Amino acid sequence: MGNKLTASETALAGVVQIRSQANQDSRGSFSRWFCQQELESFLPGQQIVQVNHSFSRQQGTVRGLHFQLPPFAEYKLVRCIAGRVFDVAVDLRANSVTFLQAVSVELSAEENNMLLIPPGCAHGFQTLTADAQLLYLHSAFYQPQAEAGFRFDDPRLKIEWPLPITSMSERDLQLPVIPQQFHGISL
Ligand SMILES: Cc1cn([C@H]2C[C@H](O)[C@@H](COP(=O)(O)OP(=O)(O)O[C@H]3O[C@@H](C)C(=O)[C@@H](O)[C@H]3O)O2)c(=O)[nH]c1=O
Repeated sequence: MGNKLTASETALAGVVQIRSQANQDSRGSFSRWFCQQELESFLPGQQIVQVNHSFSRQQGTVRGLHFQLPPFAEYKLVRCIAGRVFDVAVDLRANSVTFLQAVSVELSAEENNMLLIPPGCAHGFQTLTADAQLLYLHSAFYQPQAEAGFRFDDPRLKIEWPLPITSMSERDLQLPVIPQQFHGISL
């Protein structure tokens, strides 16, 4: 099979950066994007059941912070297939030692890297270039009734978005801040 994917842990348990080793030759390159066997330890017993794509026109666009609630909480494997993004995962897991901490990773088509975001973590990103595209692999189906989110600028999260915000959805602008009495998502 040959291992083609290398994983590095982040400060949040289960939030893992995955890099893909491309085979280069005179024609260009070939690279593995997903392998159930290689990633089994990070996605235990999971199947990828949906693939989504987003295109963001403007540099500085922010989407997030989004997650699905149990029983539809999901693993998300996020990859930037055009341009560059500042990608963020936020730990919302009850009893996690890193509860309400955020990590960020720059994802780009050039770097060929991905971020794995496990159940109980929220995801968001800001585009660092115009015309950025993201590809998502999901372990659960989209369930509008289980969709949830928090404000990208929640004061407790202290996320330092690198650019001025140029574009956001109405829905994201109306997301709540994390309530003081929020004790986290129990999975
Ligand atoms: C997420 C999603 C949305 N939709 C619909 C709902 C809506 O009418 C339209 C656009 O959806 P949104 O505005 O939620 O798109 P967007 O704000 O880009 O949502 C995405 O944000 C990032 C941060 C994530 O992590 C993704 O999982 C997803 O939540 O597409 C689906 O049909 N399937 C899906 O899986």
